[in-house]
Amino acid sequence: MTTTNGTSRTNGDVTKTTITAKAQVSLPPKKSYAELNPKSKPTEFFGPIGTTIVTFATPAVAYALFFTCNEVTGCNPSASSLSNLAHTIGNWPSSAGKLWEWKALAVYLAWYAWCIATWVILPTEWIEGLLLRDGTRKKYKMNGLWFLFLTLGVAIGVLARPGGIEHFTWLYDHFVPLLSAALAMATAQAVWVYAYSFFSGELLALGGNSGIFFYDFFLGRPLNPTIPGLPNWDIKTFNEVRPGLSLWFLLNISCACEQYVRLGYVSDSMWLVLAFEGWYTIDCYIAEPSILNQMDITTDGFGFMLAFGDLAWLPFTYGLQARYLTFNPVQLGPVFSAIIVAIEILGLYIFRVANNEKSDFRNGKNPKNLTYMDTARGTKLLTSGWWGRSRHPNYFGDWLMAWAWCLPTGFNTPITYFYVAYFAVLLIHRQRRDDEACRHKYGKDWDRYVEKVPYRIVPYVY
Ligand SMILES: NC(=O)C1=CN([C@@H]2O[C@H](COP(=O)(O)OP(=O)(O)OC[C@H]3O[C@@H](n4cnc5c(N)ncnc54)[C@H](OP(=O)(O)O)[C@@H]3O)[C@@H](O)[C@H]2O)C=CC1
Ligand SMILES: CC(C)=CCC[C@@H](C)[C@H]1CC=C2C3=C(CC[C@@]21C)[C@@]1(C)CC[C@H](O)C(C)(C)[C@@H]1CC3
Repeated sequence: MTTTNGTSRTNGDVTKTTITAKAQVSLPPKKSYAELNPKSKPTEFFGPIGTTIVTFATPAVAYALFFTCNEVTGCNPSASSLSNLAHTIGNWPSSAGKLWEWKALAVYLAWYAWCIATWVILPTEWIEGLLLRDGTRKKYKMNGLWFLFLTLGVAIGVLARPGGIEHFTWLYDHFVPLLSAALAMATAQAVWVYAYSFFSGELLALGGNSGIFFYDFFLGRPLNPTIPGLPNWDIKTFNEVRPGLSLWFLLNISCACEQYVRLGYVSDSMWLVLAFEGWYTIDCYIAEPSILNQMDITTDGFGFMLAFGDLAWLPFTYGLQARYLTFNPVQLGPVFSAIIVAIEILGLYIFRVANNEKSDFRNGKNPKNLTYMDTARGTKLLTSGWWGRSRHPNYFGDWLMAWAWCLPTGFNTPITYFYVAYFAVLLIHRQRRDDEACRHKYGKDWDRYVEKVPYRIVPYVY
């Protein structure tokens, strides 16, 4: 016999708990592979045509952000600069703009091997993920903070040596060939996990099993892909927070080193970008277990979208601001710096507190005694705190931080605000995807929740 917290409720919300007991529930009969992995309708991203377009467009945009904003052509593309872009790309004067270098691929593979080796070797705690639909729970290694400290320790060791700062500009000086190496790795992984998912018997993502290649390849067919011999190495969770996020940090440091070599100092704008974007990575590793409650891990498959997004898109487009400041140092001054810092702190506060409220709640903790509503699905939905103000307050905080990352670049070009614009599109789209997923998970209870929490992202606005 098990005892569990029962509930009493006022106006539909839970306001206090009483103790009741309920009989041990017998486990449901084991389902077949086909029952566990029903076919999905290709409705996301405007279907197979949309996913095919995004599959080719996102790498093109990542390259375009370099070739339209760099120290050779400047950062204000004109009709003339765009008209001879093909010639410029083919005759780039330095390694930074070379489309391919085997040396860069070797460095990238060594970096990825470092990420795997530290994942295997460093001390860790194993954290259980959410209950999967086959009744199992995966366990995940959470040693990201150890990894980051060790990696940054090695980086500081390099920087502290004579000539170390000059050496560290290598990442900046090989930007495009490293992007190409990351794209190659992402594509190879996406092909592998897609093909292996037909033989592994792994659980599939409910949204990536339409049977249409360009749809499933992009969205991701396997839910938790592994490789033979390393069954505990979950490629999706590893890629989400290791090689790309920390490479972004190192690329930003490399940009600051290049600026220092050129100017003899690092501008206040670069320091702010380095601190804000660097903290985003550190914060992620501090709260690493909370990613296990997020839709990428619980729901989305691992395909080209997440492979390219994690390994190439994030490190090579999110760092556009730092790369721009390398050849366009902006002096902000104390007043504008203070305004930007205030925006970052507000965004970080909302982002972190909202994510912690949900993560604590999903792990059975409710330290603020937030109200919530019961659902037929069994998982409860917070109806106060940040999750009572909008259905994705964490997105609002994250987008405020995006502004704090881009404002230090000043107002000479709109290109350095690409992240703010892209992120708004991604979060609006993601919130609608999540709403759809939650309506599927919760049915009419989600409609009840939406009535209580009508705003999608920005409280009292949107
Ligand atoms: N920098 C970047 O490029 C990106 C950053 N992010 C950030 O990642 C973070 C995670 O976002 P994301 O992965 O989209 O998912 P979320 O962390 O927002 O989680 C969404 C899930 O939370 C659960 N949930 C929703 N409402 C409630 C509620 N009221 N109470 C309890 N649980 C609720 C639902 O799952 P269930 O009920 O099944 O548990 C829902 O599917 C965000 O902070 C976002 O800003 C996201 C994308 C890109
Ligand atoms: C255009 C394109 C291919 C988009 C891919 C989107 C990905 C870049 C993002 C999807 C969800 C992400 C998350 C983070 C990074 C970007 C991606 C992978 C994240 C790991 C950043 C750090 C945060 O603390 C986070 C852990 C909350 C976050 C999780 C979602």
